[in-house]
Amino acid sequence: MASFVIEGGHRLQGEIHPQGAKNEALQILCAVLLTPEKVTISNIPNIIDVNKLIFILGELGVKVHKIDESTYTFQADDIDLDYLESEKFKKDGSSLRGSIMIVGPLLARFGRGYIPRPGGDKIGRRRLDTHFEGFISLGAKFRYNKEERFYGVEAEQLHGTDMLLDEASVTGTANIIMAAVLAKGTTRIYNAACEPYIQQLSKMINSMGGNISGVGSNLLIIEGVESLGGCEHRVLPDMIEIGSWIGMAAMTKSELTIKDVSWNDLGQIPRVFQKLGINLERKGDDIYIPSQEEYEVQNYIDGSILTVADAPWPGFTPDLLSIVLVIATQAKGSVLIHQKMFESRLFFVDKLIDMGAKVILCDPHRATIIGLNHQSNLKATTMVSPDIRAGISLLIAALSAEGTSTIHNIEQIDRGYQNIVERLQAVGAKIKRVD
Ligand SMILES: CC(=O)N[C@H]1[C@@H](OP(=O)(O)OP(=O)(O)OC[C@H]2O[C@@H](n3ccc(=O)[nH]c3=O)[C@H](O)[C@@H]2O)O[C@H](CO)[C@@H](O)[C@@H]1O
Ligand SMILES: C=C(OP(=O)(O)O)C(=O)O
Repeated sequence: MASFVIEGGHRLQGEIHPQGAKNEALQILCAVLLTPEKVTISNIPNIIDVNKLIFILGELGVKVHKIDESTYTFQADDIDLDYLESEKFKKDGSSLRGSIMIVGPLLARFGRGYIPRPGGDKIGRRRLDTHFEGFISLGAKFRYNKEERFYGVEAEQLHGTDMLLDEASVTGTANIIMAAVLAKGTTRIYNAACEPYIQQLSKMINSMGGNISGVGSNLLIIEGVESLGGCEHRVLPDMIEIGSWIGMAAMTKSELTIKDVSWNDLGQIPRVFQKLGINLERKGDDIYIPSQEEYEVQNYIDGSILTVADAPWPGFTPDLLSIVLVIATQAKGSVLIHQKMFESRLFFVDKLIDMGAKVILCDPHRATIIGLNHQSNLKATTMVSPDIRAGISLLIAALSAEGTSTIHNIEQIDRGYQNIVERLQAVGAKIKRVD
C-alpha cells in the first residue's frame, strides 16, 4: 500500500491542465463495443480505473492501440464472449464501477451481457436496478446469481419502448442508451440522466450513425439503427478534477490558473465555489483563481445559512461535496453540507476534526462546518484515504496544514487523479510518494 507524505503550509502557483474526465472516459470506452469499426478516442486519462477498463476490453478481444499519451484506437471486430463467463472476468469486472457499462453494448450487439457486481467507491448502497429494469423493458431476460453476485441479460432482439427510469442514474442511463441504439424501433427514456458526459456519449453515438435526440434533456428519444460505424471522439476535461484544483487553491491561499476547462460544461460548479466566497474569474476557457487571504461564505438573501447539497444534473455533483466540505473548514462563516445520494461519504470528517476543523456530523448525510477563517491552521496528521473524493479532500487538508502529514491507501486517489504528485510538485507542492 503506497502513501503520500505531504509537507503542508506552502502556497502553490502556476498553471494546471485538467486531465480527461474519468467518468466520461468509462462510458465512451464501453461504447467502442457497439461497432466492429475503428474508434479513435483522445484525452483519455491515465488513471487506474480507466486502465482497468481498457484491460478488460483487451481481454474481450478488442484491438487496442495506443497512439500517444492520451489517444487510443479500439476495434471490436473479433469479440470473445467466452471471457465473460470466465473466473478471470469475475475478478477483473468487479474491480471498478465503470465496467457495468459493457453490458448494454454487448447485449445490443451480441445478444448477451454479463457482469459481476461492480466495484468502485464504498460510499453507500449502489444499486443497479435502473440498469436492469431498462434492459428488461427493451425485452431482455434477466438473471442474477446471488451466491456469485453475477448479473446476466440476454435477448435475441431488443425492441424500442417508452420507459420512465426510477431514478436518473448516470451509468444506468449510459447503459440503456447503448442497448437502445441497436434495438428495433424507438425508445423514449424519461427521467434520463443528462449530465455533460451523457451528452458526450450521445454525440459520439450520433457520430457513429446513431439517432439520439433530446440530448441534454431528461427525455431522450432513440431511433434504433441496424449498425454503427467508427468515429473519432475527444473526452471533456474532468469537472471533478477542476473542482478539486479550485478547492486546493482556496485552501492553500494560492494563485492558480486552470487551463481549458470547457466552462460551458461546468454547470453549477463555479457558482457553488463562488458562494463559498472564492474569487474565480473566467478568462477565455480558463479559470483564474487569485491568491486570497480569506473567503467569506455568502448566506442566503434572508440571512439563513448556506446549504450545499447534491442533486442529479443540472444539480451539483455529489462527487464534489467532500471537496466543498474541506474548503468550508477554512471559510469565514458556516455551511451545511447535505450529501443526499450516498450515505457513507461523509465519515471522513472525523479526520478533519482530528486536524482541528470545526465540524458537526449531524447524521450520515449532513455535516455542519463552522469555518476557521484561517485563524487557526489544520494540524498535520496520519490518515487513510477511504474513497477517491475523501482522499483528495484529505490531501487538500494536508497541503494547507501545519507540519507533515501522511496519507495511506492512496491507490484510492490514483483511481481518478493522473500523475497527481508530479503535477502538484510542478506548482510548488511539497509532496512525495512512498511505496
Ligand atoms: C463511474 C461513474 O460515472 N460514477 C458516477 C456515477 O455513478 P453511478 O452511475 O453508479 O450513480 P447513480 O447515478 O446510479 O446514482 C448514485 C446514487 O445516487 C442515488 N440517486 C441517483 C439518482 C437520483 O435521481 N436520485 C438518487 O438518489 C442513487 O440511488 C445512488 O445511490 O454517478 C454518480 C452520481 O453522480 C457519481 O457519484 C459517480 O462518480
Ligand atoms: C464515486 C466515484 O467513482 P465510482 O463511481 O467509479 O466509484 C467518483 O468518481 O467520485
